[in-house]
Amino acid sequence: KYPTGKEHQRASRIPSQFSQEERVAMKEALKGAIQIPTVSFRPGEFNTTALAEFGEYIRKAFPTVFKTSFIKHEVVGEYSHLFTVQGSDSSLQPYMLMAHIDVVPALDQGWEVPPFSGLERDGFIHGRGTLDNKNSVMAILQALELLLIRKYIPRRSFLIALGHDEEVSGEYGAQKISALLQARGTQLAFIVDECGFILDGFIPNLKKPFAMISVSEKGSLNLMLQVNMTPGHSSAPPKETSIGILAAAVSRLEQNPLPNMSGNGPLKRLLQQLANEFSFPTNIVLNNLWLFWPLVRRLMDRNYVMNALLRTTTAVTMFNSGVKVNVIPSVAQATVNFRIHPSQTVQEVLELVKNTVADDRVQFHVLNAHEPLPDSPSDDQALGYQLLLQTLQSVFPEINIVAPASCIANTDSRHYANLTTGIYRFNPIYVQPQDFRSIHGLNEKISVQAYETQVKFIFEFIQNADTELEPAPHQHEL
Ligand SMILES: CCCCCCCCCCCCCCCCCC(=O)N[C@@H](Cc1ccccc1)C(=O)O
Ligand SMILES: [Zn+2]
Ligand SMILES: [Zn+2]
Repeated sequence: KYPTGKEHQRASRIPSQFSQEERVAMKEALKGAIQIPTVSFRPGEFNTTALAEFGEYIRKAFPTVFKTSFIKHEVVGEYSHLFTVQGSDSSLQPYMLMAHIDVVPALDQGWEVPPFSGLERDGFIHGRGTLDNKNSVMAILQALELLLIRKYIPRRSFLIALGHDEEVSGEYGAQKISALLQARGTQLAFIVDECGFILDGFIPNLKKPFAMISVSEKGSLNLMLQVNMTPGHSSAPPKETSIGILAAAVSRLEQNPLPNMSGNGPLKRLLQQLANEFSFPTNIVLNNLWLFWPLVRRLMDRNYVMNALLRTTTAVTMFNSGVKVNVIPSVAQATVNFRIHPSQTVQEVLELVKNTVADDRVQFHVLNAHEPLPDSPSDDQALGYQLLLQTLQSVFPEINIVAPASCIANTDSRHYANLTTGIYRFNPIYVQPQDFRSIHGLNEKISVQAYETQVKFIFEFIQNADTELEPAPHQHEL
């Protein structure tokens, strides 16, 4: 029989302490996961052998999860996994933890150790997926396994959704899981996914790390620009070619970024909050943003990560034209990927872009687009946000600044927007700028200690979700 009531839950709180044997087993399990090259290439095109192997792997690594009677496991879209952990109190709305199994490709060149070796060196586990996002896949299942071994019975039901094609838009994984849950009429209290970290060293001269929880996510517009001209012999070229016209259009887009939308947004509030953490003269500048805001905005524009938080970004990602050295090409095409700031819409961006290009010879074709995700609540009543604050406070007592922000990329969680209004994107890991560059880049790695702490965080979080919320007094909510 299930225990019920908060008194019981408090009494049965399980400390997040793991034996030496468990700690070795958990890092070895992560290494094994990294060694399976679950690469996504294009929508619908992924390493299916590796994805199938991964499915077998988690069954072996987490036997208790798979044999527990109150946990239902389903494979969705052939390689994605959905776990439903039935809690003892059906009056509590369930929540969902998310992560993705797939990774972006990685060639050996440029890596200190082969990207799919999962080698441990100097206290770090190296490889593709160690930060994005097999760490979360494994940490969620690992925390649950350890809780189950300790006979923990959750009070609030929760789901675990592990997509297999997040890196190529989630069409066959997250979208299918979402459709399944919608068909079942599931409504969720909140979701926790990737795209937020404890940021260390991202703001020049600021020594203090802070947690960034993404409460929204940028929209996206993939726009193909095309110029058609009459083809001909290169020995007598026209004054302008399709390539030249298109190159000029693309250059105008790069030279004229979309407007800075910071206004009185969260980044400005964060800087005001942090003002006294800086030494002179930055402290004076940040304490007087009414005067210095234009200067600060210009400085932030120059930082590529901050720039991405402040505006809709413009990235020319593909450019194709020409077939032969002596043929004037008839067609030139360029694809531009815009990441839309939460206070703009697809339509607004499209109009601004057309005005900037201002050339009737350039045609615009929307390849695909979606609007930014709305802000999830981050007030006192927002259960998911408050649980993250509470868990941060106990696992990272040194962190006393938590900033709600928007995710500059996209995550699988956007496919679940009609199941909940509370989508929080946060991984409890310290990240420095060089770690950030390793995500989709070279030498991605996680320290063994950071991974253990991530497991501990989830272990605590699941238990916090079963207890009455307590306020987190020493944290500044921005
Ligand atoms: C005040 C200082 C601020 C410093 C800000 C630092 C920001 C750090 C945020 C960390 C972001 C980490 C990103 C992880 C999630 C990336 C997910 C991703 O790459 N998704 C793909 C999904 C996709 C979508 C559509 C087609 C294909 C793939 C993406 O491209 O967005
Ligand atoms: Zn990811
Ligand atoms: Zn990624």
